Amino acid sequence: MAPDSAIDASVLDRLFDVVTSRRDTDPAISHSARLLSRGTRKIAQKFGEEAVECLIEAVAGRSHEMIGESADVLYHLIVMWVDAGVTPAEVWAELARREGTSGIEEKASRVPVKS
Ligand SMILES: N=c1c2ncn([C@@H]3O[C@H](COP(=O)(O)OP(=O)(O)OP(=O)(O)O)[C@@H](O)[C@H]3O)c2ncn1[C@@H]1O[C@H](COP(=O)(O)O)[C@@H](O)[C@H]1O
Repeated sequence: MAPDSAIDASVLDRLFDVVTSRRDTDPAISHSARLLSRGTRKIAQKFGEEAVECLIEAVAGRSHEMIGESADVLYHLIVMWVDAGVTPAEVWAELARREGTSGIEEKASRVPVKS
């Protein structure tokens, strides 16, 4: 377990590095290696299952249970990033780009798609 000072969003960067390092690890000794060896569809399926488990807790109003489920969602999202070649820095940059723009404004500025 990391010391308190290291418990913040940077844990996601560290987790990404660990999962990336598991690409060449024996699937018998690493859950990440096992998932990565099973391919994109399985990885996406696991992410979807974890997301559904998380939303079930949200809808039921079980906020404490949502903590563990949220950690599962983030872990499986990171495995999906590693599989897809997406880096946390790219996602952080996209979030930073959106900072200060209201979602309502952004939606209103979209060019309507012709049907
Ligand atoms: N954060 C996690 C994490 N969250 C959940 N899990 C594992 O995800 C698995 C989910 O179990 P499920 O039964 O839902 O999934 P499954 O075994 O794939 O089963 P099927 O769907 O195939 O039937 C469990 O084995 C959990 O332990 C995680 N495994 C690893 N990590 C992190 O990843 C690091 C590297 O782990 P390894 O790759 O295992 O070395 C660890 O140090 C942790 O920091």
